Amino acid sequence: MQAAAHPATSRPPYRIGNTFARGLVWFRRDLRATDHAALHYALRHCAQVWCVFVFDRDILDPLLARGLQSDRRVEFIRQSLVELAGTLAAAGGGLIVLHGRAQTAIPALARALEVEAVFANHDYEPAANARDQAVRQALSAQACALFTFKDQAVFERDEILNGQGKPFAVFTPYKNAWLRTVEPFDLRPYAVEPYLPALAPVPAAYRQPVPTLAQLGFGASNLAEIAMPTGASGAQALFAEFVERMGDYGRRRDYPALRGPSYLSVHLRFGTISIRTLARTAHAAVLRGGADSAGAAVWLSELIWRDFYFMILHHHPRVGAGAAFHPAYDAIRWQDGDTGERYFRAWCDAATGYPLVDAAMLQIRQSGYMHNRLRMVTASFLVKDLGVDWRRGEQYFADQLNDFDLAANNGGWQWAASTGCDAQPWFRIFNPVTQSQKFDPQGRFIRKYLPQLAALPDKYLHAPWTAPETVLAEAGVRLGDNYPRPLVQHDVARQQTLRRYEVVKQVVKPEVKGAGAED
Ligand SMILES: Cc1cc2nc3c(=O)[nH]c(=O)nc-3n(C[C@H](O)[C@H](O)[C@H](O)COP(=O)(O)OP(=O)(O)OC[C@H]3O[C@@H](n4cnc5c(N)ncnc54)[C@H](O)[C@@H]3O)c2cc1C
Repeated sequence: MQAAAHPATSRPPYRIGNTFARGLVWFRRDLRATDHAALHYALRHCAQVWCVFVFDRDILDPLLARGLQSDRRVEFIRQSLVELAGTLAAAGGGLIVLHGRAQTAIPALARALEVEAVFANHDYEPAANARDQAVRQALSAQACALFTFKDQAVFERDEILNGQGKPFAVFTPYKNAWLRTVEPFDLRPYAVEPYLPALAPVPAAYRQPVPTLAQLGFGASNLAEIAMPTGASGAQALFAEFVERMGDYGRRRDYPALRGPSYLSVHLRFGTISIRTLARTAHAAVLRGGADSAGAAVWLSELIWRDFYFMILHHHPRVGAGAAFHPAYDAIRWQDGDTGERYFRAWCDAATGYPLVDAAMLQIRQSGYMHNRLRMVTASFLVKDLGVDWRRGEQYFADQLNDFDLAANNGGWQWAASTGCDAQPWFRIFNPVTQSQKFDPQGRFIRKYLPQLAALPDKYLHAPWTAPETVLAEAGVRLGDNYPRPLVQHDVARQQTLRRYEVVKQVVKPEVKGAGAED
């Protein structure tokens, strides 16, 4: 049997050869029960369907081994699973939640439930692919199939190629090809509701509540305190609120003190909302024209960046293992030894003496979120002002970000370090003071995170060391005491960076694109 295609498309449908008596949907980065490719196909092709999520010890145990006591992401997942389990139960099924190694837990469960097929959605991270490969092999040894589907991207893998049939390495032509290719079919939801009668209740042996954080070995994080909405309902609420201001996205998105972006990244990361829902809404607003269309087009572009980086990781998995996209950049000698260590610690500890950088580093530590403009500024500062290896920053973000995603995080860091595909040219170096003046002109963001600087006049807030002693004293700012002096001088650091990157001069010639440019 062939899975029925969505109508009106030039693309071939997925083919599933059979119908099955029993199937299992394995949830991973797709914690919702609507518009879900794997769930859709399982419900259509199996008489009875169970659903499972595994808290994977291969992921969680290393976090615990590193001494982590709480993790907002584990708590976010847990709360989202409680909601998903409730939704599935209300529809006549339920969610089996296991705590073990997915590689062995999924084949064992499939055997115990005597399912003939497991259904899951594609992942693009090398470790996840290795896991899926191991599960596929184990399942096939017990005569069970593993079907996987595109779900978390609009276009994946080889779906968007350049004129030579090769993967793009530059974003704008990729985006243009993406926009030329997209059809209503690509953005259509995978219907789940009409097929829900195939959901089977959780067998008694597995009927347990979602494990508590303590059972998983974690303590509570500050998720409740920062009031982060979780689950599919949280994602829907955030999206509904964003749609009202999507038209302003292009104008507001660069100012961290404004509510400009959607804050949906953690929901996209864990799939509590479907990418098709978001892209369809933005695309429709663009096609409609009118007041919202410019903002919607900019936002759609950001969603396309997400597909772009998934595609890059898929075709170049070595970038996820620490390699520069352009190998020539691996010749750069980074600031190491005691100085490198001291610089890196000061950056992590929000003690660089550059207020915008420090405020951003406090934002990520306190909330697990960092505004996109600030990700660019802090990453650039670590690499191009402090000369520290971008991989150290990438790892720090991976530990801190709620929305940590290997493809986007690696792409962002390689962009900032100029080592990546379509990256910032190496000779363009953000000035942390002018970035601050431009994107936080009244210092509202800085004052929120650095109250000890709040009384400084705007004129000096972005570079407190330039303020006269009397102004500092009046504002209660004691440099070197309640706020650090600048760790490095930007102008000096800039010159060092230009020298450090000389090893790659042959790759990108500054005279061609404007040497020593500063933003
Ligand atoms: C150094 C660095 C590290 C980053 N690490 C991550 C990460 O680990 N996870 C992550 O999701 N994004 C990452 N980004 C991209 C971007 O900063 C975040 O996606 C964005 O800030 C999330 O906020 P939002 O949901 O409000 O975004 P919006 O501005 O509302 O954008 C909507 C969605 O588009 C996607 N998106 C936006 N910008 C990008 C981008 N440059 N690359 C890929 N996808 C994008 C995200 O899914 C985002 O949720 C990183 C960027 C940089 C410069």
